[in-house]
Amino acid sequence: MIISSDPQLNSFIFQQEGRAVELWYLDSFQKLFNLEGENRPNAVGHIHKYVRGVYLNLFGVESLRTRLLSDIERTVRANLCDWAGSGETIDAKTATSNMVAVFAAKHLFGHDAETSEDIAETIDGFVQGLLSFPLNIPGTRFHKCMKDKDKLETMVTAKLKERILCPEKGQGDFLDQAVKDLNTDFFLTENFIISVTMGILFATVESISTSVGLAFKFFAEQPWVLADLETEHEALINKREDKNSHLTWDEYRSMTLTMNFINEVLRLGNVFPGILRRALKDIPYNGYTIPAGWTIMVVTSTLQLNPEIFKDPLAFNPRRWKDIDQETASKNFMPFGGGTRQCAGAELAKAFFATFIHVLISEYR
Ligand code: HEM
Repeated sequence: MIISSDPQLNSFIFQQEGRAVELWYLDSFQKLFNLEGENRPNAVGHIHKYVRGVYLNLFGVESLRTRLLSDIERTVRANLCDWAGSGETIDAKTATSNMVAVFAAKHLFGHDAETSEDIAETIDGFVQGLLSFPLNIPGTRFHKCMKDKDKLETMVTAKLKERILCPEKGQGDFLDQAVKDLNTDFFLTENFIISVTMGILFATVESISTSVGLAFKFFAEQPWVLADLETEHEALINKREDKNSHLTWDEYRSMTLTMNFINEVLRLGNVFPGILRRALKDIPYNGYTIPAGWTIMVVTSTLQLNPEIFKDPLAFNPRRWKDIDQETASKNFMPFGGGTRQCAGAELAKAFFATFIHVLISEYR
């Protein structure tokens, strides 16, 4: 395996997607998400274009602005109220994971948490097991993951079949779009749709909960950070005519300190520890050759600890972001990857995180 923490090589690899390299993840992932064969959801070309278009349509800026932001706020508010009322210690990562799982299941396959079975734990079992040693015997985390995966797949399949029979039951979720497109191209099969659904579930739940969980650690270690955020959110609410009105898109876009805070969590968070590719042919680079078939691991998080760009790099300091210009950031801060595979959920992740901070800071101590 080639492990690269070199900015030029990283950018070069990102630009080679579908040409000299292809996306590749561990064998257990390939099997779990059906990432094999010519109609695999991670294929390049028009399959990728289709899938990416669907993600962005569902979770991109326009959707966030027009409908998701208010739903995120509702979800966060209800969950924080439950946490506060539970009278118990809350494990921030697990509790956030459950919150995000229910939100994602609703927008992917119309799962209604109020009237249907509680699936948060099943999703958590599936997601956690993906990051474990793939030993499939009873008693292991991976075995539980496989069982939870089967359970989720059965549930999504039932929803898909129901939606095929009654498309009018749609609620603007991913299945709606998928059913419209079903069989319009060779790869748009029921299995493909189920794999994509499971993939987004994983991407959404694990990443947001890791970041929010880490935020609590930094709050505890650096209380002045909380004070900075409080000033921003207090000012935001004071500007409102109706103090109880909901978070608007303009308010969200005005949260500079919160965005600096989120950047700093992502800078130190190492949420996506390594971006994996496989060399499709021998790749000459700077006098070296990356042999065909080898795995390449692009590690962007090391750049985020470069002391020349980020002074005192291990210190958690959101204030540093006010002095970092856009160009420096784009070259040295890549928590969402780069090139054509750059994270399709980045806007959703940031909006979810910022809304969470907003409700937490302005309503709880
Ligand atoms: C803190 C949060 C997140 C981080 C740090 C993160 C990071 C990343 C990274 C580094 C990649 C590139 C992977 C590669 O090139 O192989 C990626 C891709 C992707 N992410 Fe995220 N992600 C986050 C949240 C989300 C969320 C909430 C979603 C939900 C929709 C999501 C969906 C995706 C998808 C669909 C791709 C593949 C895009 C493509 O192949 O075109 N991510 N993410």
